Amino acid sequence: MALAHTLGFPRIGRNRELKQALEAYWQGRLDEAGLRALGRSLRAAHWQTQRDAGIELLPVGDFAWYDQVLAHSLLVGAIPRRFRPADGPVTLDTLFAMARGTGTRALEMTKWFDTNYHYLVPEFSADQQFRLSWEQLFEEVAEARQLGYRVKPVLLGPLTYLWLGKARGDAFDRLELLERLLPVYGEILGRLAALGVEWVQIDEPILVLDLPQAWKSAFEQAYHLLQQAPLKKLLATYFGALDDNLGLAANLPVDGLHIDLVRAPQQLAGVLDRLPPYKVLSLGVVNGRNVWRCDLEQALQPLRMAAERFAERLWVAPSCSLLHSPLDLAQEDGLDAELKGWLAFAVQKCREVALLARAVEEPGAPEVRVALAESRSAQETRRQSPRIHKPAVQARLQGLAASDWQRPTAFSERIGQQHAQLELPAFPTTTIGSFPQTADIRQARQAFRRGELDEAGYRAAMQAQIRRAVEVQERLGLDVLVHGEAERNDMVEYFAEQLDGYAFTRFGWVQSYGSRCVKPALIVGDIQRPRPMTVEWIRYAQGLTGKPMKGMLTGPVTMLMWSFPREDLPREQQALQLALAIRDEVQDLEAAGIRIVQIDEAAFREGLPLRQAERGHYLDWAVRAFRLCSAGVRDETQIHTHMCYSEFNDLIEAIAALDADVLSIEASRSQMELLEAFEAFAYPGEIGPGIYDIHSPRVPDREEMLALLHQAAERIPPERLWVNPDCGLKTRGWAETEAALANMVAAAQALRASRAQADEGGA
Ligand SMILES: Nc1nc2c(c(=O)[nH]1)N[C@@H](CNc1ccc(C(=O)N[C@@H](CCC(=O)N[C@@H](CCC(=O)N[C@@H](CCC(=O)O)C(=O)O)C(=O)O)C(=O)O)cc1)CN2
Ligand code: MET
Ligand SMILES: [Zn+2]
Repeated sequence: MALAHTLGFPRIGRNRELKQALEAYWQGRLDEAGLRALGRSLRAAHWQTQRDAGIELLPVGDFAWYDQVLAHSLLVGAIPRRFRPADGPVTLDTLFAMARGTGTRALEMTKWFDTNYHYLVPEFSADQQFRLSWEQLFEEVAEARQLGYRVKPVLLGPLTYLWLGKARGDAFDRLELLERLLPVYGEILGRLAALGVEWVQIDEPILVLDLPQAWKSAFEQAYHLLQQAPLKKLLATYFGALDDNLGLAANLPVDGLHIDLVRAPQQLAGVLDRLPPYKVLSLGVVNGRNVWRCDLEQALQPLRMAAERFAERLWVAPSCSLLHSPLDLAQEDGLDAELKGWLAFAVQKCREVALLARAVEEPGAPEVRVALAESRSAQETRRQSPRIHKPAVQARLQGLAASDWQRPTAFSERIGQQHAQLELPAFPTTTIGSFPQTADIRQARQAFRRGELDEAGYRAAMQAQIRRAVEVQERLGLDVLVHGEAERNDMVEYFAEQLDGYAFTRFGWVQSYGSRCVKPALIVGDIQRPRPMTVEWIRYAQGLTGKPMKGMLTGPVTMLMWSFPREDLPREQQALQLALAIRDEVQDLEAAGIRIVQIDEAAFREGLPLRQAERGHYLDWAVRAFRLCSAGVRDETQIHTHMCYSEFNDLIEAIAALDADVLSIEASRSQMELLEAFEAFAYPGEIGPGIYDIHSPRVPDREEMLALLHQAAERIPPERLWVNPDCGLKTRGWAETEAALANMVAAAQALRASRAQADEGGA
């Protein structure tokens, strides 16, 4: 009997109850007991939902208060000293301090592989010790068993955990910590076994990466040591193919292997060849990363092939944790029947998994035959639908010329023209685009959506927000202004709503980090821009000030990466269609007198394939898509772009190839380390390394930001250095925003003064 299981389930709840509760707790509106009770009820509901959908072995350990990697750091006691000054007890507030930096600098946060989920980067010191320090996993296992569920704890594997972490202080190789870490894993596995656990899932997604030899060897040592633990281990890999790590993964002394056949269907033959037949083989055949209904016939093929060899040791699963998928399609009341028939969210995916497991056993069962017929007809209607294929869009892409990708003049020449017309001071100050999305902004939008506020009323309310943002920026003395993005629910969804070819859900939320969620739009068909999207707002904002107002757009790669993409057209084609729409917007902004246009590519790195061999192709089309947006402007029009993450080493060349005039990046949590790459490569453009961590409510003071600026000025020629925060300010409150920006402007002024003095001194 093929067994139906999942690797993890969304934890936010149907109506984002976890988000509401967390924010209430942080604001002191909910106490710890209330928060914990909410967590218990969410877990119970999610186990029951999965079991009702036919899942036989349920995940536990997939719930996290903020992030599962952070929970793991607590579990193994990797808690930097600044969060535990007196070596006191580890509490929920320790966890939130590490996540949010209340009182001290938070842990770094970065993207989980190539997803829009963010984890907190484990921080290791050279004298790092590990000790079991957090009971959550064991409590939740007990809780599930008490409720009568058959569960499989999910544990981040030791190698992936170390890989995701960062060595702090004296440079040392974090792999050296493995020896100290493994005894804690032994202890964890022992405790789980004592709780009556039969199977544990150990996630080692780094097995789909290009790994250094030392790490490969470490896998063998580690799992050899963990072999003694008295329970069965399923080694889980996802987000790609094992490729050169296949032999290693297949032969580790564990009891089963999960592979992702959605991202890497081609790996099945090799795995069938090399996985010892006494092991369990779990096949991830239902896409955990997208919302399209599974093509059941196609998914059945590998299952049938594997069933011959693995028989009752074959398991069926989604490709990865369903964390990345919205919860339940049944909640959607605004989708037309045809589109709804093409979709599946987490609950539906569980049913697909259960059905597939059943279909392997009994292909002729009536419910199997019905499901297969439904699946076939959904695939068929989608292939033929006129809402998908638009000949005019395809023709425009065919007709592009080389000049459409290339600005007419080189950066070194056009930058002078830009300086002459913008007349900015040295170290110009700016922000990344958004200002606080306050409750009254959200309420006005909600009232507008419900018809309680008319369009004129909504516009007036948003214009009032823009006036406020402009006023604040002028008062604080910023040099390049933004309108604040009040009218945008989300930087991707807002544009998607104005483009043909997209569809939207009402409840399709997915966790992005902590309490923050996104509701990715669905790319259903070819993309077209029926009319200008931002021009009226930006024109209004520019009319309020004599300083340059940045036009603010989201770039094609980011639009693609933060939407649910089509599966019937290569990513590249979808990005280029989006680029054409954005290009028209850029030109409309320029025609409206806007002198600076920022095209955010926050997800540029996220799109980068995990394997080196596939990166060249991606970077080629991603760069082309950006250039298609931006290359049509005059020399004097300054193109900015923004990327909010801090790993640039492997794509600095591509970033230079974007040929943007100014680039703002996240840098504050990593202490400007990332600028080494820009220096080493002699990056030509202007750069604004973020000096203020906007993910934390803490207000950095002038000295702290000035110190970061001095560090930056050692690596970036001063005439090319901008001063700005890490990212947009939409998640912050006004009070902290104003205080921090005042300090930021003061830091820029101090830097200008000290440079002027140095220049005089030198003369
Ligand atoms: N798509 C995307 N990915 C991204 C980012 C991003 O900005 N967008 N930024 C980076 C960090 N990730 C982030 C992800 C989300 C948020 C964020 O602020 N999300 C908001 C939701 C934004 C939104 O869509 N807001 C809607 C309101 C949705 C809502 O809550 N409505 C309420 C009603 C309104 C109310 O009373 O508040 C409801 O439906 O119940 C709007 O403004 O219109 C949140 O979780 O709170 C921030 C950063 C990386 N990835
Ligand atoms: C996640 S990148 C955000 C860029 C956007 N312009 C903002 O300021 O919010
Ligand atoms: Zn950003």
